Amino acid sequence: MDLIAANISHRFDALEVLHDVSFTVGAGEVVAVVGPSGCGKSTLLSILGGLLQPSGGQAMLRGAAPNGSLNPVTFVFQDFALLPWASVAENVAFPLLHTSLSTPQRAAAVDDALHRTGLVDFRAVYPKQLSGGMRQRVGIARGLAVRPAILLMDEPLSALDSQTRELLMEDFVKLLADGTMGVVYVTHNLEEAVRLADRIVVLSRRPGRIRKVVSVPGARRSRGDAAARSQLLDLQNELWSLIRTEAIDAEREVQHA
Ligand SMILES: Nc1ncnc2c1ncn2[C@@H]1O[C@H](COP(=O)(O)OP(=O)(O)OP(=O)(O)O)[C@@H](O)[C@H]1O
Repeated sequence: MDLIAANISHRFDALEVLHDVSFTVGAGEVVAVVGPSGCGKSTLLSILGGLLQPSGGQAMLRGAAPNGSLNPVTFVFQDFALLPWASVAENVAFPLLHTSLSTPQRAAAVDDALHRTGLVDFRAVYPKQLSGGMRQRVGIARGLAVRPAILLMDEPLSALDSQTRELLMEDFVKLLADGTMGVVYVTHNLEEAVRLADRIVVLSRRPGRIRKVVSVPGARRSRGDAAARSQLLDLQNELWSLIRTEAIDAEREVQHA
């Protein structure tokens, strides 16, 4: 199943936030969205997920959802958004509660998501007993439990320290290896973008418009290798030079707001 952003524009009253943004995410593709603060990245994700109706253009799905998909488009949030009173397994089961799944089917879907995220041994644990990295694994497991065709990720690693981020990036690479799920990955972090994405959509300062779409070379699984890292660093620097001036302007604007 493909997700298509078709000429999406949006304004909040007089504030124009997005202008004519178009791209497609195919099955198994990861598209990162980067750009200066306030350029409309989260707004775009809300539109792609159907939470917000755009002022212009539309978000569309094309093709059939994968077998057993209960929610073709699913979010993973920066702050994990876990239920503190529920165990890991109950958190992962939560989006399955009001579906047509029988109890055994639900248990199997939870088990599968826990396996894929390395959480089997933590199923009875509560979020407050977990590190930030493990909490975000629960957030991802909950997203996977509904078998999405498209995962929308809003700064999923930004609340984590750099070592944990590195480990979760490695986990993502493994998760994405089966090549069926498309991902839109919003991030401020250009290192994450070049490590994980097939393509990077660079937005301008608000109103966000597409400045450039960059293809990332090399297989995702080998991008952590020393040789690939230096090549990716060049790309990261190229991206940074593209957004640096606008990022500084956006930062000043935020401080004066
Ligand atoms: N519900 C809303 N009503 C009015 N203005 C909004 C609303 N949501 C976002 N905005 C404004 O729209 C602009 C874009 O916000 P958005 O959160 O999409 O940007 P962003 O690129 O994700 O920002 P950041 O990089 O800082 O997370 C900002 O100026 C924000 O203040």
